[in-house]
Amino acid sequence: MNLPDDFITKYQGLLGDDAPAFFASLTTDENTAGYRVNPQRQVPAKLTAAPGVPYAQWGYFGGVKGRSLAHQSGTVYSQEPSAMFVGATAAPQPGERVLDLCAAPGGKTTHLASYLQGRGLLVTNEINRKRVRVLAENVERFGVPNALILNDSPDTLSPVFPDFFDKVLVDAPCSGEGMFRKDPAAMDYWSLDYVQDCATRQREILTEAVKMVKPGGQLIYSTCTFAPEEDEQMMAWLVQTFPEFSLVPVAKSGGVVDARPDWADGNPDLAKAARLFPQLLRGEGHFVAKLQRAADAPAGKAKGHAQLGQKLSSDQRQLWQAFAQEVLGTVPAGDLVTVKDQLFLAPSDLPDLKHAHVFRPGLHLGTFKKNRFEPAYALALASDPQHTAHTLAIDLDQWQQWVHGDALTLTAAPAKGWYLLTCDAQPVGFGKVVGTTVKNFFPKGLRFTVYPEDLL
Ligand SMILES: C[S@@+](CC[C@H](N)C(=O)[O-])C[C@H]1O[C@@H](n2cnc3c(N)ncnc32)[C@H](O)[C@@H]1O
Repeated sequence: MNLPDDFITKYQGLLGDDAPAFFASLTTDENTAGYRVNPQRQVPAKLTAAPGVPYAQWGYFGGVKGRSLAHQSGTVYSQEPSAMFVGATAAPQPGERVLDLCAAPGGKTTHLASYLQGRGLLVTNEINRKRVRVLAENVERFGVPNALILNDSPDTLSPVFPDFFDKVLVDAPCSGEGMFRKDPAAMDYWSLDYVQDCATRQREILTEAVKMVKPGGQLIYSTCTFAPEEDEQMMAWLVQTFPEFSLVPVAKSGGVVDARPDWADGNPDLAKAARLFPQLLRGEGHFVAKLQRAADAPAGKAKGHAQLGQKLSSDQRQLWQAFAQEVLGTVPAGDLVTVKDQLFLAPSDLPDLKHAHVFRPGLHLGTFKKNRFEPAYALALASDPQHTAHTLAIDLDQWQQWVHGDALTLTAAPAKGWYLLTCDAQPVGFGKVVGTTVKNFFPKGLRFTVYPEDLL
């Protein structure tokens, strides 16, 4: 792999004696794959037997295949280990209001969701129309029950959520220098000018992000690039431009080091931010800073109340309640809304969202068909099999048929109706039992074939 000449000259100047080790780490083909386990699942022991990522709760080194049970059931999320440092730094408390402003494909969002444990609010936003679909798939697969998924630009959201969130994460679009090893194509569009373009965009995003942090709340800023223009210099600009914000120390361990004030304006507070260098730890590299907004900053108030859909008709309510009582064993609490024939469990206490583009108004519970209710895949993956009334355990051979879209044949006929299917104690979807047949409701767009090598 040939690093761009301008890149080499720049980092030779910045890193001096440390430059050769840095360049060498970028050009090895060392595998730094990682995954996080989902604390909402009964995680099989083999997944937690791998070496742990030192600074990331639920993080492990190693690869998990995309066509595996662990992946499909949302028991794991594959994530580059140094990226886990971002969620670990944000570490929201259950019950908090959290915004992930640049969220697709969802690595940090699912990590934030693990901290929230289903309590509080996770607004997860992605500006790109294609990428927001992937975000929604990953949020659903991970079984996140308390997310509102938006598809907006930061300047659309800031008037909707003024001074609203306890934590705002900006995992900024960046020049991606930390991706060079994993994705050498990232070098094709890299240039010194590109770094400046990214910095301009980051300032625009941050200008809106700061407006949504409540007094006393925190802003977490991260990039997967080494460029000081996008890292220390961006934070130096932020605290100068928005004096209500100050850098707070990021806890460092496992090879994570202080950021470099000398790469910006010399403000010693910049050392409170963190750098993850690939020559110092097992990971591709990241920059992470945490800023606190002054508790006594004047606050505005978000306007109005969200109307995320329509109220249920009494027939719809009855159908849903009958399903929930019989199959789930309980009727989940919360605000129910319908969008056309789709039923969602929506987060409460949201401001007026008529100027926002809501991609998912909450947890998708299912679809009203003529005189019946069909449960959603998202509800299955958000369900805890240990607290679900109707569960049906299938084996790994049957799971392969299931994700392929085939009906299953049972040896004995259980009572007719909907069941949460589980494989190795993980939820894998809802199936409808009629006689000895389980009708397949695995979403058509997600079906796949499992090959023998996927099971290794
Ligand atoms: C580094 S990626 C986010 C990765 C994600 N947080 C994760 O952990 O999976 C940055 C995201 O910012 C989005 N983005 C690009 N331009 C943006 C803008 N002007 N405002 C907000 N987001 C933007 C990109 O589409 C991209 O999905």
